Amino acid sequence: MARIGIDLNRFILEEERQFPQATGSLSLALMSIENATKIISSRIRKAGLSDILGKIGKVNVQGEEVQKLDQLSNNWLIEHLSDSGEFYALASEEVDDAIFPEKGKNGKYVIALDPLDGSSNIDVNVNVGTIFSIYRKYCDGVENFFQEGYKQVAAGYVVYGSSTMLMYTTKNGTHGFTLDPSVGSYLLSHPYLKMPSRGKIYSINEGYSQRWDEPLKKYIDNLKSKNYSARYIGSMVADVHRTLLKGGIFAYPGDKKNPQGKLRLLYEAAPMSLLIEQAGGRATDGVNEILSIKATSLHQRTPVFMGSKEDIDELMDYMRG
Ligand SMILES: O=P(O)(O)OC[C@H]1O[C@](O)(COP(=O)(O)O)[C@@H](O)[C@@H]1O
Ligand SMILES: [Mg+2]
Ligand SMILES: [Mg+2]
Repeated sequence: MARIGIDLNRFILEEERQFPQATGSLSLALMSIENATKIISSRIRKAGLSDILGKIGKVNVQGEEVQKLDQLSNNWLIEHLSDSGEFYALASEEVDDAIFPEKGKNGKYVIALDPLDGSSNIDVNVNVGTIFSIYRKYCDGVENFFQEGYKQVAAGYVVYGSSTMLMYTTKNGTHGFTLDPSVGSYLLSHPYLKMPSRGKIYSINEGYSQRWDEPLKKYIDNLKSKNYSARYIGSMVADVHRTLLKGGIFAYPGDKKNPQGKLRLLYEAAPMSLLIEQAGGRATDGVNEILSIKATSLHQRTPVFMGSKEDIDELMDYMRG
């Protein structure tokens, strides 16, 4: 077991030594992500003092108003990842099409990004995050992004909260690192995270409950009858982070108005599902395991139910009717 407090880069290098076939020199790729997220973290912590809150007056490919920090985070990540030379292609929530960096021609990986997750919470100082998903390049063009989620070589997120934490997996467990601003490094704080097999918290936006399908309504009522607590932050990264650590279920379902829900498969559902499964949990779209789904477009959405295995198993019993 790696020593608590070990630096993220040391951890990745030791992991590559132990599982060379699994990672294959991901270290440089991850360092570029790490550096970009340190910039985002430092800017977010004093956002109220600089002119980076609010909207830029543009609507992105999702049809959502873009916040200044969405755009800035996107720019910092694209700049660092393109410059690393490790990525043949990048996909971002904030960019319509894939990006093929000049320096990435020999890159071994492609990466899908949610540069800033939880945009509605930026201006009110509530936790937001960055999510990333990495696949090995196997062909030319955008097709590299259309692989099943279980083929990810690495996935992770950074949650900018009371502390800045980076959660990460290369399918050798889910590990948590806490940024120590005094040394400017992410240090191992949660090695080999294992979720409780069942929780006592459910996390879903009940404001849309009138639009839910009947089985879901019955399932949530069942949780209430068992005195589960309701917790909904409205940033997927923060809600999933709490679910990883405390167990229970996070859900963003499809409904009568939006059958595919709101969250995107490539850079939200798939990376989070890998982290959850590597911590012993389960992730489904209500019918199939999320990691078995093969994307066909960069920004496609999917219903999301993820969390403790026994909670999701019980949900699936309700969904099957
Ligand atoms: O406000 P709603 O409809 O509950 O949606 C909240 C969800 O929307 C999101 O903010 C969408 O992500 P972005 O902020 O990256 O667009 C998720 O983080 C969150 O889980
Ligand atoms: Mg998001
Ligand atoms: Mg986002």
